[in-house]
Amino acid sequence: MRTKDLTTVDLLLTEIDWLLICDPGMTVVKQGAVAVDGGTVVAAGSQRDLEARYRARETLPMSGHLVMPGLINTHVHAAMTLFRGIGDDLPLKTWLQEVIFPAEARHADDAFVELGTVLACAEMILGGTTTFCDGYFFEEAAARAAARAGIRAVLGQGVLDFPSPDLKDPSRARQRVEAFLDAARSWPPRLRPSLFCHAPYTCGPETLQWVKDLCRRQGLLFQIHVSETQWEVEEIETRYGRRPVFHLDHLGLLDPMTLCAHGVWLDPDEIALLAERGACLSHNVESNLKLASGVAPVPALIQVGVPVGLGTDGCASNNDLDLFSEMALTAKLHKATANDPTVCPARQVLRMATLDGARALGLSHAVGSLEPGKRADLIALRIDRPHLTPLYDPVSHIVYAARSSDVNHVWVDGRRVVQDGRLLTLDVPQLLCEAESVAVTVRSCGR
Ligand SMILES: CSC[C@H]1O[C@@H](n2cnc3c(O)ncnc32)[C@H](O)[C@@H]1O
Ligand SMILES: [Zn+2]
Repeated sequence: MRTKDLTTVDLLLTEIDWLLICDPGMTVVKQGAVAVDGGTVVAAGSQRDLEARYRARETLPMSGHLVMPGLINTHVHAAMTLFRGIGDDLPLKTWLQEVIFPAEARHADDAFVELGTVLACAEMILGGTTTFCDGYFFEEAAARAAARAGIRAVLGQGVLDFPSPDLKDPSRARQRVEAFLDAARSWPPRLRPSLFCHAPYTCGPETLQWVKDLCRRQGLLFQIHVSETQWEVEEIETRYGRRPVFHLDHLGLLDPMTLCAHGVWLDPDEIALLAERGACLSHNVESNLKLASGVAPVPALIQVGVPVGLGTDGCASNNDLDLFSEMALTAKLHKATANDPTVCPARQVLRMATLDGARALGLSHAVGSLEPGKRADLIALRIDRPHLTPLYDPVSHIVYAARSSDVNHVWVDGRRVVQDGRLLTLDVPQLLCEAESVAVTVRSCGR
């Protein structure tokens, strides 16, 4: 084709050994290319085809790499990186009430949240996560952190009926939320506000309803921890006479913009109800195992069409933000639980970490696959390594063999944020020094 027939784009990634589009058909391309313009994917497909259609201001040969959409972490408390390892080997109720809530009351302030979230962003971006869905306090500070790091995020301001680190008087929750949503008006488009009611046992019916109403009016994602432990199910049944999902439904809370975190103790009727309402779920397998909360009925949820994404939860209950290990564990654990190796196949799990994760966050128009028109959030993994060679099936390798340390390059909105394994947006050594100095205070308080 003559030069004048070529369309000029900002960036052409070419000579890609394996390209995973992660579209609904989970298309895999050998010897692929991706064209990006204005931060958007213009085309992704075969190298021959794209080289015949596009010329680029910057062309990057990617031989030795697998390219795919950035991973999507559907449930994080990012700032808790600064609490990593302070409360291991405890059940959820003890962990939360005796260790985490007191530590948050002592240490979590605006500066703590910004620093902890920057640290989380560094870990996530370097490990191939380009979108995360957060829930914490001082979420304006989390937004500053995500803006500095160059990552995409849905940032959920926490709401509880008890005093919390950024709101000593819970009767002022509406004002707190309004101030947060006002601040969010000046955020860049890749950062979206959300509201996070902590759980049905820490938020009463009235709180749940006004927060969800506000989310509906403003088109925001409503987040909540649901049915994480057996204790929670018994507690909600005792208080309200219904299991947690029926309690939420009774209050009118369930729709496609409601994201339930955990869902470990769902019964078959609750699973059917979530599907009927179109509500979504974040599966946080490592956190559920570490806190011995149980195993969520993920195969049953997927079977009835509930969009299920993968989340790490916070660093005090995981203790990392690595979606590669979440994928591997999800694929393996449900096989063992079901006594059936065909359960949670690699393709389905990769979909959870990409396309279905985007759907769970209400972002399927923007991210989760490399379909034309979506934002150019891309990761490139080095595959010329002993643990990835030979490669018969790239999806198998991503789920069962690849590691977050294989991520070599990352783009968010078409902007390069990691090059040759080096984070371009943050000063990592400086960040580590700052984290160490906060840890001195945390240690001096006995935690
Ligand atoms: C408003 S959400 C932030 C709030 O939630 C706490 N948290 C972290 N992990 C969990 C979990 O697995 N279950 C319940 N609550 C959790 C976090 O420490 C913050 O206080
Ligand atoms: Zn959580």
